[in-house]
Amino acid sequence: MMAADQTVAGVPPSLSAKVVGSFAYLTVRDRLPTILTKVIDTIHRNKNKFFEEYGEDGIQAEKQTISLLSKLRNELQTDKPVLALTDGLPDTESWNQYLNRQQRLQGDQESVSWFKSAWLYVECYMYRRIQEALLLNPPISDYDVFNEGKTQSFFESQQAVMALCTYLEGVNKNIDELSKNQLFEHFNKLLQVSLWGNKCDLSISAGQENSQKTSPLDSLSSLQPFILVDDSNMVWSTLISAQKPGESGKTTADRVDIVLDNAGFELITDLIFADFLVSSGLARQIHFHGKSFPWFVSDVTANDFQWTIRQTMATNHKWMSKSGFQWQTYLKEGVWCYHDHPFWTQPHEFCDMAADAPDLYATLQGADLVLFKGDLNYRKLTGDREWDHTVAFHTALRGFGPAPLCSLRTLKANVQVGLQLGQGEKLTSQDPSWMTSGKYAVIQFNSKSE
Ligand SMILES: O=P(O)(O)OC[C@@]1(O)O[C@H](CO)[C@@H](O)[C@@H]1O
Ligand SMILES: [Mn+2]
Repeated sequence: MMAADQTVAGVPPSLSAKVVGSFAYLTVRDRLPTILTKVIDTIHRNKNKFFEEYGEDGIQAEKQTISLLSKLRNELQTDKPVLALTDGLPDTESWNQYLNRQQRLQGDQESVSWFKSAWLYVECYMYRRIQEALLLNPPISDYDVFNEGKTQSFFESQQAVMALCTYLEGVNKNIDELSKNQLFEHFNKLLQVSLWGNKCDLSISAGQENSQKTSPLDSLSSLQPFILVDDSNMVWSTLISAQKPGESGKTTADRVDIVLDNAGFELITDLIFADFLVSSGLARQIHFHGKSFPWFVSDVTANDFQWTIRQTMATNHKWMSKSGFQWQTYLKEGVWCYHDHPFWTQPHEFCDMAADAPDLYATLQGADLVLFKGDLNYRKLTGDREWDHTVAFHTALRGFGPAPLCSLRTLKANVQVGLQLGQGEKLTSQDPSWMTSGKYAVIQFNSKSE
């Protein structure tokens, strides 16, 4: 299989910081160094904690890690060549092979560097280098440098979480009496709540808090016009047509996979949607896919997933606590499962998955529907390339299609396909930052690629 990074006829170039003034350029020049500086500050602020826990070793590790991260920041800011990884993790080889692919792609006349290579690659690479800096300095290797921002997003969104759990209780209380139309209405509402939960992402804000203050249910109708592609009906009919008689006599789809994005409020919206999919009988099982180490500031790790459910259980809000205990039961019973395959924290475009992570591709083929949350997943679905806006989503997927899939994404990067003729131009004239402000969103579906 041709690796996606080979220039293939008809496939546009990758977004890159080499385009001066582009969003990729501004991200690599401004936002990534800001994120790195916040990481260095966070580690420095926790110096005493490391000393209390690990004594002198903790101090030494703190100092070493900061010096590695400062070196990384200098490489980034002075456009030095991207370096091979040296931490000997299971995926180190795969990362270094990918670096070679990038070098072949660029030819020998110039090195693979931050402002010349694919934006997707160098941005993912930065987060893997942060992980390397920690891994090379036990005993602080398992310290999550983004933890404070993720927990803050959860705590600052409590009003919204309580409102959502109260709504879910109202739906679940008499779920068996609801008509199909009523179920469809709740499905749409909770799908859109999960969609807009994606606005709360800390890497776009370079770590500035952006939690959800009010109940998102109240703003759905005012947000509707900002959904540029709405394939909700296709999602619904995929679930309905996947219905099979289950042991309980109820007909349900077998399995929905949710490729998670951000922790904090967005994760709660995903858990609430997953709860509804099971309680309504639309799905029998939910498989969640998170990240195997801290990624893009706010992405979900196993620790975030477990912590969020424990926090929800521990609250003194009746319906929130009830939800938390229900979610813990789903996990215990295997109705919900959590995975974190290394592929999700590698730089690959998803059209590479079948070749580079056949085990994960096979796992996803077992789903009746795969939901991809967020902007980075959309960038990887479409290869983060300079597609015209009217190119079909199916075309941009370039053969990736383990199962029927749907992207639930707020736009935070300048790649968007599947629009109507003239729709992109109209948006640019009305609102020039429409592709990167997070104000607009898509619910974009693709049936299984044959
Ligand atoms: O995947 P998410 O959390 O919705 O967004 C990821 C993101 O914040 O990071 C990159 C910018 O640095 C963009 O892909 C996008 O803006
Ligand atoms: Mn994210």
